[in-house]
Amino acid sequence: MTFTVKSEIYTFGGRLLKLSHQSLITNSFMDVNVYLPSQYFNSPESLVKIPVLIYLSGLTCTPQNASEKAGLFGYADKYGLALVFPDTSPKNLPIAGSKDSWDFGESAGFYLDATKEPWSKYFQMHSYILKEIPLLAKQYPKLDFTKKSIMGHSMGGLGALLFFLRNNSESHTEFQSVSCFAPICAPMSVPWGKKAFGGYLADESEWAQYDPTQLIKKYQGINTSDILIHQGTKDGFYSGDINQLQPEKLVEAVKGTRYDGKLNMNLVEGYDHSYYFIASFAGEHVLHHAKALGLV
Ligand SMILES: N[C@@H](CCC(=O)N[C@@H](CS)C(=O)NCC(=O)O)C(=O)O
Repeated sequence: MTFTVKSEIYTFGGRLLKLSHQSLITNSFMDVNVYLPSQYFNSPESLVKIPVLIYLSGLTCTPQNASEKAGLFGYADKYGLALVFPDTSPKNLPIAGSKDSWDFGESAGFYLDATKEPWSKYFQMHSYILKEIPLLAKQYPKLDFTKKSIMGHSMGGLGALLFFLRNNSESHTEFQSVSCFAPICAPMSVPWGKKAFGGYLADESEWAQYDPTQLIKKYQGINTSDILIHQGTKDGFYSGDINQLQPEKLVEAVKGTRYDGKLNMNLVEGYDHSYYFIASFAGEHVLHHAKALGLV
């Protein structure tokens, strides 16, 4: 698989590569941004392996939102990790109405593998992130996908929890650490999640495998590193008319599980849902992952 370089931008000592490629899993062209820290370029060829931190974005996003506004690059360069920003769904699809809604369809892939037509042909974001994103290492051989962590915002925070809880349970070694900004913690109980799961999944029995409050109760992974979450109290999707995020449900679900006492849930007074909030805690989150990846 070839990742075509659309642009290469020098920033914070490293370089941001804006890439696109033909995905065999989502049957479409996908954009993905990759930040390679200065260590990628400065260290001798044979000696360096750069761990990877995947950042999953929220509803309406492309790889550009976090690249432009999350404020992660300086920290990635400080600790020597690469950042990967996948897109939030396949785009420009031959599906009628796929762009009509901001919380369903294009830019709202929910990091699941759809089983309902017409979405199932393209909306395979779970498999895409797990199987195709690591192929970046074929083109950028210093990237070490055996040492990887995951973080995300809102729908992407849900995604980060899913990858960590589901895949560590299955294989024990997939992701070293996880962190989230304002994640959708209990999708089965909120309008965003019900709309997405009902639209993409053929059978309601499939929903629980994509709900962190369900997954954490049966987590089997050997890795029980702390889950770091920040949630702003003035986030309109949390404190507005509808609580789409439900961090309390995750706090409740963790009780009595192997994650009891290891959910580092921080409610931060006054912060909203925006990238001003994310950038404020970006350093804390990258440090969390740098420690788990053995860089600090
Ligand atoms: N409905 C609004 C809000 C959606 C929203 O807040 N999306 C969050 C993720 S859930 C986001 O990251 N938006 C892009 C940005 O702030 O750059 C919109 O149309 O943009």
